[in-house]
This record gives sequence, structure tokens and C-alpha cells, in this order.
Amino acid sequence: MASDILIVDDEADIRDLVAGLLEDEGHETRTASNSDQALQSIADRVPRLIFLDIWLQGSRLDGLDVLDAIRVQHPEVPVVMISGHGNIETAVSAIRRGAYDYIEKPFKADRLVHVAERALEISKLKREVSELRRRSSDSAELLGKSHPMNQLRATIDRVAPTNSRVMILGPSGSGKEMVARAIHATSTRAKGPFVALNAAAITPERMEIELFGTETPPGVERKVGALEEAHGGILYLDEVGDMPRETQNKILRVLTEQTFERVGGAKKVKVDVRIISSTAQNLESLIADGSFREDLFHRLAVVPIPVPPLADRRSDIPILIDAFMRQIADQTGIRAKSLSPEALAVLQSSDWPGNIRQLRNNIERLMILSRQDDAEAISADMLPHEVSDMLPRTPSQSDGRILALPLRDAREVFEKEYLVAQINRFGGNISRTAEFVGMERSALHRKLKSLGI
Ligand SMILES: Nc1ncnc2c1ncn2[C@@H]1O[C@H](COP(=O)(O)OP(=O)(O)OP(=O)(O)O)[C@@H](O)[C@H]1O
Repeated sequence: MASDILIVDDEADIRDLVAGLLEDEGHETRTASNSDQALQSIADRVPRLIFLDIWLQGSRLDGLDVLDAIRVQHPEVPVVMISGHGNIETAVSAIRRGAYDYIEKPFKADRLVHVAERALEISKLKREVSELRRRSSDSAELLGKSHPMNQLRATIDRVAPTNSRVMILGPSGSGKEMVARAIHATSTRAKGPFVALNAAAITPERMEIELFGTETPPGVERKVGALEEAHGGILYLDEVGDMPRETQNKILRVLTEQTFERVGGAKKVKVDVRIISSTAQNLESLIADGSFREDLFHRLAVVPIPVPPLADRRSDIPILIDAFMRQIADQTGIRAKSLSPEALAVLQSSDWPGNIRQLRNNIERLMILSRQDDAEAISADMLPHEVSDMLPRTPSQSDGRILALPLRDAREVFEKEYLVAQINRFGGNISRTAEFVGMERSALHRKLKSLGI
């Protein structure tokens, strides 16, 4: 298949020769005779493959500098260096700096064509792998039909196409990273990378290397920082609330200056990255006590997106359980089971401080524990203690039994008592009670009236 190939060489003969040989193989070629022309040509349209002369006479940058610029901006494009006779050492160091291969002048036609075909094949495979990765991350669908989830999805749809910096706020395990991935998947950067960095888990010294990468002498392998890795895509900074002050200063500098220097280097590097951050902490109180920079907060949280705790969207729990059972069955081969209405009600009534992650872990544990059991349905007494311990207690329902029953089972027995308990539990909030018991708000109102509540 015809591929767009850029040939960069200061010698017109070499440019014409390489172009001619590749065109004979059916490829399209463009040429550049110096570094600026080359960078401009790449900026106009990213080629599939680049042949790059190591010595670019009369150019602002030499071939290795152009290579560095390509590696930063378009790491997916393979670069084959063209080296003069006796330049092998430089060619080898170019490979260490990320060139795909080199050809030595004078080169044989079949060697040139072979190197080009192989480089194109490898880059095609890389594109396919990243496309598959992207699709598999897209398939991690945000589940839930509750009102808060619908609102969250609408917010994601609104912010995704913009370039605004988003801060996702919510307790641990509530799905903040999934929201960030959903924004990525529906944004104009969906084809670009999604790079996640947990700001809390990294010391300030290490943070600099992880974010900015290193500039090393030729021949020494360099670390590509998360900012460069995320070029053209999204950098997800997880747990910014736990970030040490020093790290906050460094991130603020990148956001204000839009450029950074690699560790050990002086060159300004510019990247095109959208930053999405998240925190489970209350940033307002961290700002009040001086442990989080207010200016950084305003720069990161241009659009704050709250993700509600699972306890605020209990009506999603049956959908989540069902999906997790199927996913875990697919992954482990353990047969998915159903839950008795009582077991489901207990799971729906529990408080889940660890949110969706805790729910998923418990479902996995339940499936493993009930693996040998012949019963079709998992009953309430098979639930781990961790789950029943999370049931909210009220003085009138000290054993949690009534709270644990869904409306459909409790109706005939103690409908009135059940509804009073749920209303008390949600502090008199009719909307939340209606959502929990699975009724329309107006229907619940009518029901309460008819029961004299
Ligand atoms: N709406 C959802 N639908 C399906 N699965 C979800 C949903 N939200 C979260 N999950 C699942 O719950 C788990 C935790 O989600 P995630 O890692 O996004 O949470 P988090 O808030 O970023 O956690 P932390 O604060 O610990 O970083 C993951 O396995 C994720 O796939």
C-alpha cells in the first residue's frame, strides 16, 4: 500500500535517489533539504516514515536534533537515519536515541527498500495495537441509569470535545479514572494517548523524572516523561490532593509556562497535552490549611466534575452486580449466579465506603466462595460479613432486616414501616428515597398519602 515517506538530506542526488527507489515500490514521497523544511513538512502532515540524514550541512539543527524533535512530537513515526561512510558510531547512537534503523551511504537499492518495508510494517502493527488498546478502554462502559449517572454522562459529553482542564472529584473507588477515560474516548484526542500518573505515590524527586523525563548524553538510554508520552492526548493526574507542595510548584510551572525542561537538560520542550486531574480529598479544606496551592486548584479545576459515592446511586447496584458477574465469569470461567432478592437487597442497602471497587471485589469474592455450591441463587446468609457490617442501622431496625428488603418483597408485610424507615434513612429526602425504592417521585408521594404517612 502506498505510504507517505519524507526524505531529509542536504544532497539533492541522495534525495532523488531515495525518492525514486521508494516511488518505484509504489510509495508517495516528499523531500526536505534542511532541518527547518523537514520540521515544517512534518508539521504540515505527519508522514508514515522518515529517512533522515545525520549530517545536514547548512542547517539550523543537525540530524540528531531533528530526530529528538520527531521522537518528542511523533514518537509513533519510525525514523531511518542516513549515515555517511565512517559515521557508524553516530548512527548507532541515533538508534539509542530512538531511530528505527540506519542505512549507510553508498547503499544498495534492495537494502533501502527492505528497511523501508520493515519500518512501515512495524509502525502499522504499533498503530493497530494502540487502536486495539483504545477500543478495549472504550469498551469499559460507565454503567448506571440513576439520575446522578445520567447527569455525569451529560457532563462528560459536554466537556469532552473542549480542551478545558477538568478536575474529577469523588471518593476512592467511585470511578474517577473511568470518567477520565470516558472523556478521552469521546474527545478529539481519542486517537492520542491516555497516560495516568498517580501523584500521591511518587516522591517529589521522582515526580520530576516521571513528569519531565530525562535528557541524557548520547548513548545513554533516556526516560521519556509522562508529559511527552501524553503528547497529542491526555495526562491523567490522579490524587492531586495528596501531592507534596514541591510537586505542586512544578506542575504549576508547566501549566503557566506551557513548556518544561527535561531533567538534566536546558532545552525548552513544548507539548500539546490536556490535563485531567482527580482527587478524593476535600481540596477546599486543604487550601484553607495551606497544604494545597489555591492558584494551582484554579488552573486545574476549570471544570470540576463531581462523581457521587455509590451510596448516592443505589439504584445502579443491581446493574453493576449483573455486569460484574458476567465480566468475572468471562475472566475466570466461574459460572455467574443469580442473587436471592434478600441478598440483593442487603447489597443494595449497604453503605459501600470503598464504592464501586469494593462492590466489584465483593462480587468476585462471592462468586469464588459460592463456586462449589449447587444452589442457583446466592442467599443473604452467604454474603461476607464485610457486607452486612456495612448495613446502616437505625434505632427501630437494629437488625437491618427491614432496610435490607426491596420494596417488592416487603410490600405486603410491612410496607408502611419499610417506607418510613427508608425516608428516615435518607433524612426525609423524597427524591433519594424514591430512587432507592425504585419508584417515581410522584408515585411515592401518592403512596405515602394513601398510607397516611
Ligand atoms: N460507572 C461504572 N461502571 C462500571 N464500572 C465502574 C464504574 N465506575 C467505576 N467502575 C469500576 O470500579 C473500579 C474503580 O474505578 P476507578 O479506578 O475509576 O475509581 P477511582 O475513583 O479512580 O479510584 P481511586 O480513587 O482509588 O483512584 C474499576 O474497576 C472500574 O472499572
